[in-house]
Amino acid sequence: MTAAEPLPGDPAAGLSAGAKAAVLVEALPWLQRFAGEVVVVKYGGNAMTDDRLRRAFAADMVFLRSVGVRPVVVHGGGPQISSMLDRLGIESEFRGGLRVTSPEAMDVVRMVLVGQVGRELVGMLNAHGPLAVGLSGEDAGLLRAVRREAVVDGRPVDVGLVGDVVEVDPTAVLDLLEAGRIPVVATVAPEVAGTADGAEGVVVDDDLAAGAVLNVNADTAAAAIAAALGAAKLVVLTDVEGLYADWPDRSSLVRSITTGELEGLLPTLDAGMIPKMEACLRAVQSGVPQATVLDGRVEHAVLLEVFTPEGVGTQVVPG
Ligand SMILES: Nc1ncnc2c1ncn2[C@@H]1O[C@H](COP(=O)(O)OP(=O)(O)O)[C@@H](O)[C@H]1O
Ligand SMILES: CC(=O)N[C@@H](CCC(=O)OP(=O)(O)O)C(=O)O
Repeated sequence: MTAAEPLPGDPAAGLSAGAKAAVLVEALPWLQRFAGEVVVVKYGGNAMTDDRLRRAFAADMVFLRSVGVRPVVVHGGGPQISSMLDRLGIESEFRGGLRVTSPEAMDVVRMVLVGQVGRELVGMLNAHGPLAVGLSGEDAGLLRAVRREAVVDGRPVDVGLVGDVVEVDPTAVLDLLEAGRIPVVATVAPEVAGTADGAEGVVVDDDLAAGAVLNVNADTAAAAIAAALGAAKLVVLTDVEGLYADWPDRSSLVRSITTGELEGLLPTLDAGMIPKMEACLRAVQSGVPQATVLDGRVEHAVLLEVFTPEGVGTQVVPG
């Protein structure tokens, strides 16, 4: 008689049978809660630098889809864009968390997000079967954006070809979900002429379509897509445990915060966290029941967040 060998690469190899069963049983209410629901996962460029973590991320997305959740991946690629700009000798800087984007830099942003980062993610997901389909905000009218300014020290600053999503046509994404695919979205968007108009929001003038393609921060785009899809959850993966109320004081990690509290905290935040927390705020204010910022350096962080009662990271909820 021979003892059963653990499966090669079995991450639960050290657990007893009882502990394994307990983990599965604990997941049951969450499996039921999210079955059939759309979960938008924003995958930040800083969270995708390690090959093992990227593979774990791809496995998590396939896991979600296999248990009947409908994941939509919206990816960034800031560090990858910076590295390509460097190689090409094109300078870039960030203001208010947004990349100042010249027409020359925009060509590189589009090439890296759509042609490199998106392709690699699709490839990793498709190692599990023919599941992922990549698309950009330019495809089938998915995104439309108007130019936006960064705000630095309370003042508006021109950041060039940077956009803010004002319209999402989720038809293409819904078609893919319906067909059982995992949509992987790169966040460049065609520009439409429009103006921010106070309480009225943004007024889009269809007759004045401007023709440029804009660089949209991926956190911001993910929030708009989550809202348009009526997602049950927005998950934002980054390279830090979550939001720190008093960065970089590690004891100030926030586990849960209401939209009202977050509005108060936003003006005190540093660059990288501003678009991220604004995105969570916008998503929840637009009807997404919860948005969570997660540490993408933790293997299988998304599964832990979605399928365990504790959750991890910082959760933004209405209130
Ligand atoms: N209050 C804060 N809480 C957490 N992280 C913060 C805060 N303020 C600034 N940061 C920085 O923001 C970074 C995350 O933003 P960013 O680098 O744009 O990530 P990503 O590429 O995942 O979008 C963190 O690594 C951290 O250095
Ligand atoms: C306007 C703006 O800043 N766009 C971002 C788009 C990519 C992105 O958001 O990537 P991460 O999620 O990895 O930060 C940029 O050019 O870096």
